[in-house]
Amino acid sequence: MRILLSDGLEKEAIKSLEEKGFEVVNEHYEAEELGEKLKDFDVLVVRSATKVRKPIIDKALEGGRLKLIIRGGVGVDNIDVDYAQNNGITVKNTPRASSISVAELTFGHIISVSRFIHIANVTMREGKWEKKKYEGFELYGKTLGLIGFGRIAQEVAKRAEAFGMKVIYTNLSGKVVDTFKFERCSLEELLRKSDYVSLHIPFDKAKGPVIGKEQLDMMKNTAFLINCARGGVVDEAALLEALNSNKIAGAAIDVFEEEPTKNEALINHPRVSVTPHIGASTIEAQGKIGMEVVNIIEEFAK
Ligand SMILES: NC(=O)c1ccc[n+]([C@@H]2O[C@H](COP(=O)([O-])OP(=O)(O)OC[C@H]3O[C@@H](n4cnc5c(N)ncnc54)[C@H](O)[C@@H]3O)[C@@H](O)[C@H]2O)c1
Ligand SMILES: O=C(O)CC[C@@H](O)C(=O)O
Repeated sequence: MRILLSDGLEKEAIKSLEEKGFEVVNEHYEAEELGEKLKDFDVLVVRSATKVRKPIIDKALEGGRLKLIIRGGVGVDNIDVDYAQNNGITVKNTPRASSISVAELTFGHIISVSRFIHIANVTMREGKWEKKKYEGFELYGKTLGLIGFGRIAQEVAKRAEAFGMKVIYTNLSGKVVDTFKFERCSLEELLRKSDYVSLHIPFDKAKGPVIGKEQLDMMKNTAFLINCARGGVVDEAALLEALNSNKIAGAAIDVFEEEPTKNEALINHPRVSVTPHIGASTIEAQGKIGMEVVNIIEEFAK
């Protein structure tokens, strides 16, 4: 079997695939070239950078070899999943491997915006000592509202408990664990009550943003919005407007509508903590993703 790693893979996983006799090509191709190249591959492995849209799948189908696409990660919004599957290509992901890493980054951002860590890092390097300006907030006793209560949000909730926060959540499906500990509520109630609102849901292109002007207006003006889920789930223009008009206190963002983002106003905003989509970028998460990818391919090859 020939495997194309379009966005790389952890090196032990590549070694393991090669030792098992698979032919591995570790090369990123731009969209115009990718479909053509895929005519000669049985498996495609991607992270979030490669977009596997219908025209690429159509080209790949002409070769008649591509049978499996693996998303090394959780969100499959960069793949036209239904189209691939309707054309005989299996699509898999590695849903559990990065939950802890994303939860820890979420907490990093929550602490960063509460204590000005992100901006103090910038201003100190500019030679400033703005001690008086950076009077922040304790997390203890504050309410954290989680939008979506799946794998990542539940890890965030455990950490919030240790900080003495009250956790409330809203979730579309009923399948959640430990519900007795935390209060489930409507989105509106969550937005009105929370000091921190953190999103942990997939992006549904058909539904568009879950947080727009109307929802930001419902938030306390002392509240922070954290997005380590997907760019599209928050309307960036509405968020910028809410920040500029002091409708909310601040925001933290790991994921953007367009990546790499060109939204200079948002990323340079002094009350915004930003990272370049690194939720799953830890040694541990990438190691687990790599091993899961190897297992999926081995299983598929049987
Ligand atoms: N920043 C990163 O690098 C990174 C890494 C991994 C995952 N993610 C994102 O995090 C998302 C969540 O991951 P997970 O593993 O926790 O997923 P999950 O499937 O375990 O949980 C998502 C939950 O959200 C619920 N949900 C969906 N839409 C909703 C809505 N509009 N309102 C309320 N609840 C809703 C679902 O019912 C589900 O229970 C992924 O889809 C992905 O987009 C980001
Ligand atoms: O692969 C990445 O770079 C990000 C992964 C993350 O967004 C996911 O959905 O798993």
